[in-house]
Formats: sequence, C-alpha cells, structure tokens
Amino acid sequence: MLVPGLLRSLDPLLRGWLPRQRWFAGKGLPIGRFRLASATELVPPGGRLGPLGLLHVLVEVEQQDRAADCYQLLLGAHPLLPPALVRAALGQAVGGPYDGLTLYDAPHDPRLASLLLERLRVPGRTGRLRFTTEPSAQFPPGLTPRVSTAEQSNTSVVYGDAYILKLFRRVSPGANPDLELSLALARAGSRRVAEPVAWFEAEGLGEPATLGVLQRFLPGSTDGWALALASVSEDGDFRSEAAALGRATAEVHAALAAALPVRRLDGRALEDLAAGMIQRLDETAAEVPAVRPYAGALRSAYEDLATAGAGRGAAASVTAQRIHGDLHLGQALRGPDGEWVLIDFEGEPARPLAERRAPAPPVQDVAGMLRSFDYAAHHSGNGPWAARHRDAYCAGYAQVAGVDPREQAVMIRAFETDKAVYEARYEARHRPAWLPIPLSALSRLATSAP
Ligand SMILES: Nc1ncnc2c1ncn2[C@@H]1O[C@H](COP(=O)(O)OP(=O)(O)O)[C@@H](O)[C@H]1O
Ligand SMILES: O=P(O)(O)O[C@H]1O[C@H](CO)[C@@H](O[C@H]2O[C@H](CO)[C@@H](O)[C@H](O)[C@H]2O)[C@H](O)[C@H]1O
Repeated sequence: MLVPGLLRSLDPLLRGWLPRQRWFAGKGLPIGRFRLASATELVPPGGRLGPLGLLHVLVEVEQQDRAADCYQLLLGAHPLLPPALVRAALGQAVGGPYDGLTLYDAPHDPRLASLLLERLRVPGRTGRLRFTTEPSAQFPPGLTPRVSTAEQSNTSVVYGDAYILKLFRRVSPGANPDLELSLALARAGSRRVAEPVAWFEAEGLGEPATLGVLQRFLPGSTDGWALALASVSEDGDFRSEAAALGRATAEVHAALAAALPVRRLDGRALEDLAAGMIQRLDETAAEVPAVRPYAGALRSAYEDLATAGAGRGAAASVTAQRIHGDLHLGQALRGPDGEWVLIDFEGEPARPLAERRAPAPPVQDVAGMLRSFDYAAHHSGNGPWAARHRDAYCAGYAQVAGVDPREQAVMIRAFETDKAVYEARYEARHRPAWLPIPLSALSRLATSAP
C-alpha cells in the first residue's frame, strides 16, 4: 500500500536525518531523489492510523556516483513527542497524511516496538511484508522492549532478556546471510549460534528481501572485543579463551560446509579472487591517501594468491564454502558458561549481497579474527599480546579443523591484507583516529612475504 502524499512530506525530513545515521551508506555525497518502494501501516488490533500506528517504509535514495540504496524506516507519528522520544525525532511533517505530526524512529518507542513483536508472532502477510516464524518458536508474553545502544550497522531491539530483533537498515533483494546462515546452523543443531525464531521480508522487489530477524538473546554474555581489551590492558593471558574461539570458529565452518554448498577453487577462480582484492586495494588507495605508499608492495600478496592455483604457492587445493564473512572479536559473545557463540553473519555490510552470499575460503574468517587480535593489541599499544593470541587462536582452530591456518601462509597473508585494506577505508570513513591501526598492519604485510 502506498500512502498518498507520503513521500512529499518525508522528503525534507529525510534529507536532514538520514546522513546523520551511522548506517547511512552514502555519507558525504549529496542526496538526489527519493523513491518510495513500499509503505505499510501496521496498526494494533482495533487501532487506528496516525498517532497509534507503525509506518513501515522502504525508500530508495539516489546519490551521484553510487547505485541507489534502499533503506528500511520504521516510523511513528505523534502530535507532541514525549521527552524520551525527542532524540529519535525526524521532524515535523508538513502536508501529506501526517501533516503537523512529528515523525520519529519507531524502534525507540517501546509501544511501537511491542507492536512489531506482536506482528512477528503471527505468520502471514501485511501489504508487501511477509512474516514467518520457526515452528518451534514460543513467545512468552510481556517482554519489555529496549533499543540497543551498541554501536552497530543496523538497529536492534532487545525484548526482555529473551529475544533480540535486528532490523536491517540498508536492504537488497535476496536472503540476508545473517538469517540464511544462522538458520542453517540452528537447524543443524549448532550451539554456536543465536537461533532465529521469527523474521520478516519484503516482497515485490525481485527476490524477497530480509528486513528483520528475531533471535535468541544471550543474557550475561560479553563480546570478545571487550574481553580482549581488558586482557591487553593488564598484559593478561587470554590464550585459552582465544584457543576456544578458534575451536568454535572451526565448528561453525564444519557445520556450514555440511549444510550448504562447497566448491573447489581452481586456478582461474583464485586469479579472480586476487583480481577482486587488487580492485579493492586500488579503490581504497584512491580514497585513502595514507594507503598509497604500501599499495605497490601489497600487490605481491595478491599475486602470490593468484599463482597459488598453479601449484607454486602454499594453497594448492582450496575449497570455498559459506563463511561468516566479517569475523572479528566483536562478533563473538562469550556466555556465563564460558562458551563462545558467533553473531552477525551478514558479511561486510559494504559489499554487494551477491558477493556476501558467495562461497569463500574459510581462511578469510580466520584472517579476519587475526586482524582483530592485532586491533586489540594496537588499540592499547601492546604489540606482543597480539602474536601470542593469534597463535593460540590458530592452534585452537587447527585442533577441530585438522588444518592449521599458520601453514596456509599465502592465503592468510592475502586475506589479512584484503581485510586491513577494507579496515583502512572503514576507519577513514567512520573513525579516522583509528586509521593508524590498519595502516600499521599494511606496513607489516607489505614487507612480509611468506
Ligand atoms: N543474540 C544476542 N544476544 C546478546 N547480545 C547480542 C545478540 N546479538 C547481538 N547482540 C549485541 O548487539 C550488538 C550488535 O549486533 P550485530 O549483530 O553485530 O549488529 P550489526 O550487524 O548491526 O552491527 C552486538 O555487538 C552485541 O553486543
Ligand atoms: O560489527 P560490524 O558488522 O558493524 O562491522 C564493522 O564495524 C567494526 C567495528 O565496530 C569493524 O571492525 C574493526 O574494528 C574492530 C574493533 O572495533 C576490530 O575488532 C575488527 O577487527 C576491525 O575489523 C568491521 O571491520 C566493520 O565491518
């Protein structure tokens, strides 16, 4: 259902509000036109539109120099916003169906967040939205919602301490790997994942696009980044936890390989992989001047990967499978029982969905986690901590996988380089003060031929 006149009143508000959101991908570029892809009003049973309802919107944003992005918005409308919601305001609508009402980001409103949970309980369609539940799902009543304050690429709402709903902000047609992989792991009985219990998708955009996933919440858990930072700062010994995380990673890889397609990468495929890395390096060097001094030497890491298929490198046989795709310490939660669970199987948010869903060598995840140990150490200026913990993580991985990543030097170097290049662009865009962390890795990788 498209609400007449809605886009006209949303347009000026979105121009101010969207660029301020962490998840807005086109920061720094002028905004062109908006196009409404869908608008759906979710209302409580017996409720009415306007101040009581939840307006679900998919809006496409055109910007110069990038393909249009489609964003998911969940909006509330109120004549006079209560003080607790002022920080969530987009502004006052002028004209259109919400004339004179203040529109705000609905996940911050417990009433509207509860309304969404109510809708998620019941499988079926509302407008272009399709809601699905796992058959085993049970929803206890009376779960109090709170929007997560974690620094993240999407928006999450925690219900009681039972569930967490991740609302994807930038959406593309097709299954989001976060849902696809979590579901595959949960259905295979893996204990390393927060099981999805319900989700919703948009129809009519080509393939159904995943919009949100409700998963088991892990109360009392701490993420690996916080644990690692605490250990680095006291020069502590986190090696047994790092090894356990290596084992957990290998378990997840084994479960994904058993549940989803696996293929062998021939020489041509490795050349293509290397070509993609070179392209990302070139794009990053063009955008981040501080990367340029290393670019020439870094190419050798990718050239070694390209020739590995010809039997000249350490990676004579490479298999590709579904992997996490953006593995770092912040994506691992350690529960009160000491067990690691991996979250956020979305892959690198900046990459196109098709690329994120393609099978890749599992060593890519290992390299991502190795980068993260390096990050934790450099963040607190304790370099030697990284080497010990990277080693322990690889040893743990090898125990379960039967393959030691330290013996895949060509692959590890290429994937670590690719990740550090990605990080340089990520930090330049989002946290310029952290840029020296990936730069110091690039300087090391530029001179470390295996
Ligand atoms: N199942 C869960 N249980 C407990 N906390 C979680 C769970 N899933 C996510 N979180 C918390 O929410 C944060 C953001 O989640 P994440 O999936 O990484 O979001 P994003 O992809 O938007 O960055 C995590 O760092 C973690 O602190
Ligand atoms: O967690 P996200 O999916 O949003 O991932 C993005 O943000 C991460 C930072 O929050 C970023 O990770 C980088 O910084 C981490 C420390 O904050 C570090 O542990 C990682 O190793 C490093 O890559 C991630 O790259 C980005 O995609």
